[in-house]
Amino acid sequence: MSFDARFTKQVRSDGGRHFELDIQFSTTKRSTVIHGPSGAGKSLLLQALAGLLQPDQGHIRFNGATLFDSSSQQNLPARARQFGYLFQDYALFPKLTVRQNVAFGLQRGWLNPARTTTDPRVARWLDAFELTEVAEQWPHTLSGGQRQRTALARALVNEPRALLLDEPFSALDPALRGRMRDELQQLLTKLALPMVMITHDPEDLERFGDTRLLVVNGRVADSC
Ligand SMILES: Nc1ncnc2c1ncn2[C@@H]1O[C@H](COP(=O)(O)OP(=O)(O)OP(=O)(O)O)[C@@H](O)[C@H]1O
Repeated sequence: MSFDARFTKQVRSDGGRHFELDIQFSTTKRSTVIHGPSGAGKSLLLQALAGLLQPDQGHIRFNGATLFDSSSQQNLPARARQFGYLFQDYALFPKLTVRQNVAFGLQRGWLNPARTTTDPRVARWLDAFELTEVAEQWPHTLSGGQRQRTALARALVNEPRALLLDEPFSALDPALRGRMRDELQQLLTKLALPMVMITHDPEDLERFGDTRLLVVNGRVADSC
């Protein structure tokens, strides 16, 4: 995997406060960890890579292809980037069953997937993450680990080119966090899937940080 990013973005919060992201990094490693203090701009950086936040100026390239370039006015929409994105709180749809949540990863339009969807790709990931038994349940009836696996299954079902994970283990208790970390590592190796992960956990940094980006105050303060 290679990412090459150099961009700026000003955001204004509801209170009228400005925050400036001024990012510069490149990596050719398969796995990158973003870390740094709270409020430093880590999530905004990941959203920009995903196509969920449009920079003001600069460029973002993935494997040599342009995702965003202000000088040529290119901005590949999020879906066309083909990344699997896991939000900090998993962002499962509360009124959709586990099966529908996973199937949502395949949707092109806004219609909800049918509760009875039999798409083999959905079945495959439900099975891989041991979710088949809870497939007809709603997210609020799941354990933290099951919720996290549902969100990962939804991110993976469309065969993404890379996974972008925003603090994937933060909602889990320590024992489960350890297990899910092992599962993720095995999965990434098995699928040879590139990944960018935000974390506050030194263990994740150690395990997944082939490239480590320290983000402080909207900037990459250190990368190695
Ligand atoms: N959509 C938004 N609109 C305006 N301001 C935002 C938006 N999202 C984040 N911010 C602000 O930008 C700054 C960086 O936020 P961001 O969520 O990227 O931090 P973070 O490093 O991911 O923090 P944490 O580790 O606590 O999740 C913060 O000051 C935040 O209030």
